[in-house]
Amino acid sequence: LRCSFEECSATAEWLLSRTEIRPLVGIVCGSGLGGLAEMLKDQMAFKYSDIPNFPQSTVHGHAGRLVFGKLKGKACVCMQGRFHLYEGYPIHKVTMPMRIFKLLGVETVILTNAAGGLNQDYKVGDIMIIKDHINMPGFAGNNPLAGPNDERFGVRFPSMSDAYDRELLQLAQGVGAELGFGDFLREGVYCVLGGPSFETIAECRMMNRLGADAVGMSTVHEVIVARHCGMRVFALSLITNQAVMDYDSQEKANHEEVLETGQLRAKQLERLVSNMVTHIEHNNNDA
Ligand SMILES: O=P(O)(O)O[C@H]1O[C@H](CO)[C@@H](O)[C@H]1O
Ligand SMILES: Nc1nc2[nH]cnc2c(=O)[nH]1
Repeated sequence: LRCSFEECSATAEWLLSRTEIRPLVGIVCGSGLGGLAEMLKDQMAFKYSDIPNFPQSTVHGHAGRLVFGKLKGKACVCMQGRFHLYEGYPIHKVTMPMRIFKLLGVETVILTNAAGGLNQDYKVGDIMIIKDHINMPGFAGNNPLAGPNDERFGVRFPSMSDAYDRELLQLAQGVGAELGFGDFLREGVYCVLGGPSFETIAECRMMNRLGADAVGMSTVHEVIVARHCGMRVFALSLITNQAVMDYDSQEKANHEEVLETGQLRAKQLERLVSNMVTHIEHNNNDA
């Protein structure tokens, strides 16, 4: 029941029997960043509502389509819309698509999200390469791997000190520098909260002191499940707003601003990801 191997396999087989594309790269589009999926050539798209066992997108800015296609010649699958804890899904359902990715043959996962900037040096529009995370819901026992472990996916106690692939991080820095993105490309720690309420001033100050550079409501759960089943992970946050850290500030976080900033930087984010994809090496290079 808990997104079992059999259930995920049935979904993966359903998809594989309907497309000839055999993706090695899986991409997850964050809030307002679904334009990445539009870049795929020779597209074959499935609405989430048509895919067996798949959850539905309920958030504005998340289209709810799984798109297969070629990005600069490389076979990819792209989630145009992801699932969040605050939508009311059980945590293992939020991360189920990572297991589907694995069973489709994906080796590398690239995740994007919209996040609030906690680091005082960050500006709205900065792109932060995620080098590490703080899993706040995890501290309270809310981990997508809780429950019986199926060894066909991975081990009971996966390490997370190597969650974010160092080589991919270097690659992103190189590609970013080549594109002239140096001024707004950062590297930092992403902290996940459950949402959907945005954080208080005291919460932002606390997270900042604990070493977080950006805050959001996604990605970390997907990263944990992707690493558990042995995929390489790379993740990016677009800093869509500055977290409010000051009692004198009149600013208030809101989803409209998040989507607007997404539009502002979408093209550059897409170029960064697509140029990276052309450079990624895979074990299975036939596809
Ligand atoms: O993380 P993504 O899906 O980009 O979305 C982020 O933006 C939404 C809030 O505006 C939240 O869902 C937060 O997690
Ligand atoms: N939790 C949280 N998620 C976000 N997503 C985009 N901006 C924010 C933010 O400020 N806080």
